[in-house]
Amino acid sequence: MQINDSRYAATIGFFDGVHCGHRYLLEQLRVVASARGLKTMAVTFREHPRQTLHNDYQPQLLTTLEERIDLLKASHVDEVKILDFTEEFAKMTSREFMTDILHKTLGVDCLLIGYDHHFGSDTENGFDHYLAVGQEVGIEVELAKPFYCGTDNISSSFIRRLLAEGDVECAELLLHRHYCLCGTVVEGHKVGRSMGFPTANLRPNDSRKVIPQDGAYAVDVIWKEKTYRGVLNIGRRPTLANGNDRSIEVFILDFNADIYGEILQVEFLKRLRGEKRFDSLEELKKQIVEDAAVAREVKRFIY
Ligand SMILES: Cc1cc2nc3c(=O)[nH]c(=O)nc-3n(C[C@H](O)[C@H](O)[C@H](O)COP(=O)(O)O)c2cc1C
Ligand SMILES: Nc1ncnc2c1ncn2[C@@H]1O[C@H](COP(=O)(O)OP(=O)(O)O)[C@@H](O)[C@H]1O
Repeated sequence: MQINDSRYAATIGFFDGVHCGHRYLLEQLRVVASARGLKTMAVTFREHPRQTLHNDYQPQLLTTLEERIDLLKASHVDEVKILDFTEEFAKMTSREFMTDILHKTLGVDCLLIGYDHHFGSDTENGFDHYLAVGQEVGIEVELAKPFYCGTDNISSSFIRRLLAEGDVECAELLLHRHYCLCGTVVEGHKVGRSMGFPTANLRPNDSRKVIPQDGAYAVDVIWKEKTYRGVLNIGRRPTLANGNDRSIEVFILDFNADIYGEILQVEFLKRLRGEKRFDSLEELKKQIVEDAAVAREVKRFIY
């Protein structure tokens, strides 16, 4: 049974990050749809398909499901359809998927396929097969153009690698927004306050999100809809030698409140330096003062 009376031009993908390449695909979808008088639909999955296909695959993600949905909706897609990529679902052939799910259930009359996208259990088939099946079932199939940046085509895994190298500025360019982490403020080792730099220790709300490379970063901190500048450290605090756990801690500038248990969003603006072992606490404190002074001056781009 069809979900509603509308007919759609759709595109399929996991869309992790909803980066420039995805946005370019969605722009092409709008063009294809309006030429045919159709609405637009992004078909995506709750879990990463590779996680269902390979049980031991733990994806590191650029976006949580909620972030992904919000970003897709903000990209002017009329309908975002979330499918559960179950083991049963994974057994479906591309023909079954196109006929039963896309055409009959979701009302898809036109399918725009990403330049390298494959779907269905018949992984040996590609665009020509989808085109032939489309002609049989009444779906017009179109091939999308890729989005290039220099010679690299932009992908979620490329952006994950940039973050793993700490290059939050390049990731920002390709995401067209600042990379962000949302987390709850938890108790730390209570050393920060005594150093004159209380740091809110963040536990990410979704443990699958990519954590940028260890080091100090200039960030914006959003708490209760207000934005504060901050300096954030990711690492194992070698100077204090108080455990080998990897912490994410932020000293919020011009701020003084008890925020244990609160939810903060941090947006990464600039990597300042790598984490170091200092010979004394005094040297670490001096460095954090310098980090804070640099962070204060970092200009933020408004998207
Ligand atoms: C901007 C910033 C940079 C930091 N850089 C380092 C560093 O290079 N090396 C290090 O050992 N600790 C570094 N720290 C971590 C401090 O050691 C940390 O804030 C301290 O352990 C307090 O932790 P607590 O909140 O758990 O008490 C940094 C902290 C901040 C806020
Ligand atoms: N400017 C600030 N930046 C970050 N946290 C602050 C700030 N001012 C007060 N706080 C509070 O201080 C706590 C951090 O103090 P700290 O001594 O580093 O303890 P902990 O080790 O538990 O993080 C934060 O969780 C927050 O509640």
